[in-house]
Amino acid sequence: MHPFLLYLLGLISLYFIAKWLHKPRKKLPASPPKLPILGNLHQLSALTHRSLQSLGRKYGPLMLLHFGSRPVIIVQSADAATEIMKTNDLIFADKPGTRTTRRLFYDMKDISVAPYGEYWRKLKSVCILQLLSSKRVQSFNFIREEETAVLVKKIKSHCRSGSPVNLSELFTSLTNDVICRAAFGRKYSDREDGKKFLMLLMEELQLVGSVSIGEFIPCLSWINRVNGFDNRVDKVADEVDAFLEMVIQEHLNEELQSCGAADQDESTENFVDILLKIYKDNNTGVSIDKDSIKAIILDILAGGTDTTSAALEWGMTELLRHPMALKNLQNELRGILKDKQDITENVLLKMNYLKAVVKETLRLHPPITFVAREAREDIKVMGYDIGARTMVITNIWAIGRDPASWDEPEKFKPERFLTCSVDFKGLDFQLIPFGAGRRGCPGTAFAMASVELVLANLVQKFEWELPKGMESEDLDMEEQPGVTIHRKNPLFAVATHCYF
Ligand code: HEM
Repeated sequence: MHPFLLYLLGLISLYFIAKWLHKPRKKLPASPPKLPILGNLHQLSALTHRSLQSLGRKYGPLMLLHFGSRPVIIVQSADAATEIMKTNDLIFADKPGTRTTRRLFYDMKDISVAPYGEYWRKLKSVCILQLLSSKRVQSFNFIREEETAVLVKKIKSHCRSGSPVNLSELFTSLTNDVICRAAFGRKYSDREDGKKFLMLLMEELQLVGSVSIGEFIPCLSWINRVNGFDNRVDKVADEVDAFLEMVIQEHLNEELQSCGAADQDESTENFVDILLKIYKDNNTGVSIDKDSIKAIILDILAGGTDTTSAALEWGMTELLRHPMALKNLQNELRGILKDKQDITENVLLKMNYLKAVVKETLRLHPPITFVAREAREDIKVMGYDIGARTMVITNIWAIGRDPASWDEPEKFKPERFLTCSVDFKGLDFQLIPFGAGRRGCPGTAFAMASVELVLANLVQKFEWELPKGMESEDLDMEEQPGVTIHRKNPLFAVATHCYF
């Protein structure tokens, strides 16, 4: 080679080496050692919130993991969550999509997994203003009251015989019936197809919660085809779709039959009626098709049923484990209600101890233990560099038990909320069972109305004990892995005395 060319080549190489050496290094959060291909996946157990908490104790409240080759930031303190869900909420407003969520939620036409954008903004406002506004939640009062009365009647029959009641089962059927009546205008638990649909819904949640290796390690995506996972997802998606199509068709047929009759009273409309109105009416500025209706209904059923029953299950579990708290709640209820039996919404407003019990339950047992977001662009968080499309997981469960925010964090002490104003509305980041920011839960009021009413009725109307020979400290607290964390074993209790 000509010496001049050699000289030029040397100069160019030196230039690039110098540029590389001076390139600003990215500052990344601390990270546990990882394995090739798997990254840190092998360090996660089925109870992911617990594994993340113990890793966080060593690597800090903002740490970097790798799920396969995918970088994932883990957020486990109130300060770090504030940066994600408040300071930089818009940048973290996207949800990471997977093949499973795309297939199950109509190519992400729903609210909870849809990417941030015009479509999602419009659906979320429909959800907040029309489906789950406080006026609408109040209009479903009669449904909650009727279904709570059914539950109380079932418990009364057990009370007479002294047999233990499976409270977990009763809570699941109550929350299913309440949501189905609000969403569809009727219960489906008494129909064979309805029962099958509820089983499908549970399977759907299980699939969404499964860590499918192929999502994080693309070269292993064939495993999901070979082990039947993809087929299961397709089958559940098709069967759920067939049921929702049938429900929508029933509503359209009813409308045809009542042709000419006056418009339905707005205060008794159900979610399908409201969404069908938007679907047919082009003046609302929101254009939705039938798949969007199905996806939204599915979101509400999947997001609202299991979570609410888990909150009830953990609430009663903690009360049975803490007889003093149960007694305090009973005294509050009986003191305010005197001899009255009916627990109305106005009466519930005065129940400070009840509200404290619910907050303490959701602090220790948030039904959804962590939420995932995705960075829409490069950003600095707490001085660390986070690249666009990085997944961010906020561990709601660990934040609720963080000793930096809570005194004696592992103890069930409702009294702590009697003297502090911390609430779960998304403004106090040490308590975020419903998430926060743009992607926060729109169903908080709907869920709380059921949780408070049911707990108040059970505690006011009955005296409770654990099944024979069991002491409160014997009650196991094992968790069942899943998107929503329930008790591993159903909660059985005995209603020993009935006051009506
Ligand atoms: C105790 C009961 C409930 C709990 C603990 C709960 C919790 C949550 C959480 C943690 C999120 C994610 C928030 C985030 O990413 O920041 C969420 C989202 C959502 N929830 Fe709930 N939820 C409950 C009840 C309900 C109910 C009753 C409904 C509807 C009737 C509902 C509908 C939704 C929807 C549609 C979303 C998606 C919001 C979005 O992506 O913008 N939830 N919920």
